Amino acid sequence: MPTPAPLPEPWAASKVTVVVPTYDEADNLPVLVNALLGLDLPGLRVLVVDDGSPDGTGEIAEKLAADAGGRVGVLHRTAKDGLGRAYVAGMARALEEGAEYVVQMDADLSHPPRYVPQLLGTALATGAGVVIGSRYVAGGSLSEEWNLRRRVLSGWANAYVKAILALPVRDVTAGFKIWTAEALRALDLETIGSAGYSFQVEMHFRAYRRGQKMLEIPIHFEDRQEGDSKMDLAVQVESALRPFRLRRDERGHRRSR
Ligand SMILES: Nc1nc2c(ncn2[C@@H]2O[C@H](COP(=O)(O)OP(=O)(O)O[C@H]3O[C@H](CO)[C@@H](O)[C@H](O)[C@@H]3O)[C@@H](O)[C@H]2O)c(=O)[nH]1
Repeated sequence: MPTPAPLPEPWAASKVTVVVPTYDEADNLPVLVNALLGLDLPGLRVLVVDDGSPDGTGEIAEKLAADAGGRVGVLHRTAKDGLGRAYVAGMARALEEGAEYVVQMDADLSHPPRYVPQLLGTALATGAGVVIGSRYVAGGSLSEEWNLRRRVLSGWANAYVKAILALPVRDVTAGFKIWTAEALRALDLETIGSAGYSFQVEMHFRAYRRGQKMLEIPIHFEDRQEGDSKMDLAVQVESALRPFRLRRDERGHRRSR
């Protein structure tokens, strides 16, 4: 496992777009955006992908954009359509707008912004296509507020996916990572099938199968303080089935060659 690398000076201006999907994150979004803009990364932009949040997150994002002089953008979608689809739309927009690196992170502050320079520094130093902020490599940790049930469920979900897909990633459901633009373009985002949280697993699976260099660095995963998780039954069912679908599709693809 690589030690998180410091950011080499000329690279501080790398064009980095942080894509943040939001649904009802009115209390969290301003804190997150201000923390990201406060990092010593002048080339960093934030792109909020809001699915018509009833709590006014989209309007708050517009206000943040107006105050940020071009460093914050907002992509409005009409209805709640899933974390995976929000990321696909946001990543495609970031690439169109010339991002060299794309960070994905939750709006709820469970992914601490202080790790963004480490993710970028590691990507730059190693040439990895994706660097994952990992809870399950040495040095990584979970919020002390997570009870035993959540720890067991999270650990079980990771073990379940790896048993089906044999991925060499410790935190295979992780949602905090940085991609190079080149790596993302090679993944054919428009054909990603996951609507919800299984997006994370599908992206890891695709990156691995296409031979991309993948690294993990340790993070401390915080518990959300405001608002609620959007994990519902549909998300859980898709997450349980998606690994089998990925394996089946891969076998079908191999047979047809
Ligand atoms: N635009 C949009 N955003 C969404 C949607 N569903 C969720 N989000 C946003 O996606 C982020 C993560 O959603 P949470 O509901 O807070 O996720 P979680 O339960 O904490 O799970 C997260 O961590 C897991 C790892 O433990 C990840 O596996 C998972 O993908 C996610 O990142 C938040 O910013 C939330 O507002 C949606 O349908 N549309």
